[in-house]
Amino acid sequence: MDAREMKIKAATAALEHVEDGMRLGIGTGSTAEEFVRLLAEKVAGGLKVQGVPTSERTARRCVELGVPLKSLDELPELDLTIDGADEVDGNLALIKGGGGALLREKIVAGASTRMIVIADESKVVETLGAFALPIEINPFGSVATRIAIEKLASRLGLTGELKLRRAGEEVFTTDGGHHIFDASFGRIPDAEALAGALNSIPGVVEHGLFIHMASLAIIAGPAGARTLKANNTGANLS
Ligand SMILES: O=C(CO)[C@H](O)[C@H](O)COP(=O)(O)O
Repeated sequence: MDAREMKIKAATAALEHVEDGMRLGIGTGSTAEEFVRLLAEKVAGGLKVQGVPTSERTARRCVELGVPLKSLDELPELDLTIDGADEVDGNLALIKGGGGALLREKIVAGASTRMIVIADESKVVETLGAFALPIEINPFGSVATRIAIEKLASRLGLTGELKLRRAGEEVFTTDGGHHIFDASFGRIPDAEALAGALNSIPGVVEHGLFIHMASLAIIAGPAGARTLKANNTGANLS
């Protein structure tokens, strides 16, 4: 099974959690896009859902494929969000934001009763941090914000490069008009402490640590899909 087939496998399994009439948060990224494609087929077949997209990119894809959308202001309480991740650990703590949509992803997931993560085996780690942590910042005072992050990380025993994300020649700008530092801290032994500390820096808009947000991960590998629940419990799906 190649990488795309694994994404499709995870997205297909996630679709089984979608019920008629649901208010759905719809994630961002290549795995989430497979989910959107499959969801659109179900919608064409009569399934009634209302989706809230986590990015302009996902919104465009949903419109192209005919998935009905609402804004989060129109639909502020959601039943389920389905989204990808850059890393997943055994307690379902996540690193997200590789696609630059972490702020809206976190707001939408936070407005949802449940969040299901869809990913392939390569995203499962024992300790978060091999993937550089996206930190969304306000462009105003970004040098001061960088220094504050570095000082704070060092107090937590973390060091590493903070790379300002670029899109070709330009600085990458999020849907909310912010910039992103990708922080290569390496292994993050206490993600909860780092998350809380980053939230205390005024120039930090949001960070890609999603802790206690996902209730289930559907992980696809060459042999099929399995579920992962907090504390390493789960089951093989096929
Ligand atoms: O957090 C995200 C976007 O901000 C994505 O969910 C994450 O980057 C995974 O993407 P992909 O499914 O393409 O590997």
